[in-house]
Amino acid sequence: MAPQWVAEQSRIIHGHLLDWPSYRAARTIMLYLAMADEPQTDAVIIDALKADKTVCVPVLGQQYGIMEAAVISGLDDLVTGRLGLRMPDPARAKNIDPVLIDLVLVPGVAFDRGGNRLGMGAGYYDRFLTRAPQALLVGMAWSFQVVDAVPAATHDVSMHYLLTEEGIFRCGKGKM
Ligand SMILES: Nc1nc2c(c(=O)[nH]1)N(C=O)[C@@H](CNc1ccc(C(=O)N[C@@H](CCC(=O)O)C(=O)O)cc1)CN2
Ligand SMILES: Nc1ncnc2c1ncn2[C@@H]1O[C@H](COP(=O)(O)OP(=O)(O)OP(=O)(O)O)[C@@H](O)[C@H]1O
Repeated sequence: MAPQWVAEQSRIIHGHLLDWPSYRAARTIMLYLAMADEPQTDAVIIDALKADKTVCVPVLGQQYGIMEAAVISGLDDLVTGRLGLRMPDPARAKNIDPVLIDLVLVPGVAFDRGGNRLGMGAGYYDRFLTRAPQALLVGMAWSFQVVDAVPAATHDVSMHYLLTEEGIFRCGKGKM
């Protein structure tokens, strides 16, 4: 993916988010620390902190497939971890109870219009999101990652909304 395309389209996605009342109302949000080809989130993090939201990001646990959410106060709190993924500096990270999170921006390989998500295959988000039953779940991806159907199993947690450069789309069985 051309870095310039990624940067431009990520700005468009950020704009959709800022226009969205559900996002503006969310006080505690969780988002991912993007890899190069994913919609970027650094500007969202900086803006959300300025807007006095509590911002948390994934911390992969020792145990494969288990993750926690840690509150960060800025991009300076991050260090590079496994797979080149950034993560909060363990010395500064403070985990938060997932039940306190209002809205989660969820990365994925593909999503379908019903909200089913195909991830990277470790089950991190499925396990984590069952602990955040109150949160508004927003799959965040490029529009070409949204397809008619992805395979879903009973453990898969589905999204309420999809957010792409084309806008915000409400999935079938979504929350308001
Ligand atoms: N930016 C971003 N962060 C994210 C995700 C994501 O999709 N995007 N995740 C979405 O779930 C979680 C991380 N998901 C992962 C899923 C699989 C493996 C994994 O299979 N690792 C193997 C192989 C590594 C390799 O290819 O070298 C391993 O650790 O042995 C690691 C992380 C949480 N953070
Ligand atoms: N809540 C859960 N409890 C127990 N096992 C689970 C749970 N969620 C997922 N798993 C297991 O984790 C494995 C990976 O799940 P899946 O393929 O759905 O991951 P994914 O959503 O693609 O991954 P990721 O969230 O890391 O991107 C599967 O073997 C699945 O059975």
